[in-house]
Amino acid sequence: MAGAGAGPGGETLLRVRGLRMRFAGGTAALDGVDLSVGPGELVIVLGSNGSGKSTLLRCISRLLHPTGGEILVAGQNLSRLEGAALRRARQALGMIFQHGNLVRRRSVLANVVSGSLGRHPGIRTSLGLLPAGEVPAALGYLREVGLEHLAQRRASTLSGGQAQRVAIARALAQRPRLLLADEPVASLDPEAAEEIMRLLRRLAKEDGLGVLCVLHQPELAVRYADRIVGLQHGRVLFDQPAGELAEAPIDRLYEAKTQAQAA
Ligand SMILES: Nc1ncnc2c1ncn2[C@@H]1O[C@H](COP(=O)(O)OP(=O)(O)OP(=O)(O)O)[C@@H](O)[C@H]1O
Repeated sequence: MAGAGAGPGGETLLRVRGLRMRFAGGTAALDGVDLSVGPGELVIVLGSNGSGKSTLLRCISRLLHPTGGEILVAGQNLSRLEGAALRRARQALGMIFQHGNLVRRRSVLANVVSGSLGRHPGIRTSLGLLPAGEVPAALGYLREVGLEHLAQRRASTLSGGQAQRVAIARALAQRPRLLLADEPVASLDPEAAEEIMRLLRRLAKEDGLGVLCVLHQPELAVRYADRIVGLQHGRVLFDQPAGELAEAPIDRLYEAKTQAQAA
């Protein structure tokens, strides 16, 4: 039987084992984290401020170098790679941040095409050149997020929800197998937040991507996740199917924080 994190064929896109991150000042932000994400799965990480959620995503994408443990992405051990081999392996990971991080003075289409640049290492981006052959595919990704009609708009004119959908299209242009989303709805109104969560879920269910998403909204997590991972003080407190998760374990994630704030 396929376990948590395994796709229908038993394939696991992301497997994290014993991940540790101790910062130079001595803070142990991650203290032996295990988790996995399979194709077609949306896994949401919850936890109070400082529990290690962003550090987890930054270690998985190797923006940070973890101090221990293993990160396997589509069978490749990212924790042991460096240089060009690491850059190639990271192509399988698409990143989505809290603020879309678009280049505001460029068009929506140019932003999306730029997501494909990792596959065109020879292109002189400093001259503003983009691979024209990627335009039809980029328009397809914009269609997928419902914004093809805004392709020629300047990115600076978009609403927060539109900018986040363009950022997702840009991540798709990289042709990833796994999306890592760090609080993708934090700065959006409730309706735009629902739209982004629906989109992430559709990309998992219809396109078979694995999605690992950090959220601060337990109610969204319960409604959209396949599994919810609760992180506390850099450790996994629970990892359960969303439909089987009672309120108590979620409340416990935020309890220590509430008590500390009240004291
Ligand atoms: N570059 C750094 N240097 C030292 N300590 C850090 C660094 N980045 C994060 N930390 C510490 O690691 C711990 C985890 O931080 P992290 O940002 O991963 O938490 P988080 O769960 O994402 O929090 P939030 O919900 O507020 O975004 C915190 O104690 C934080 O102060």
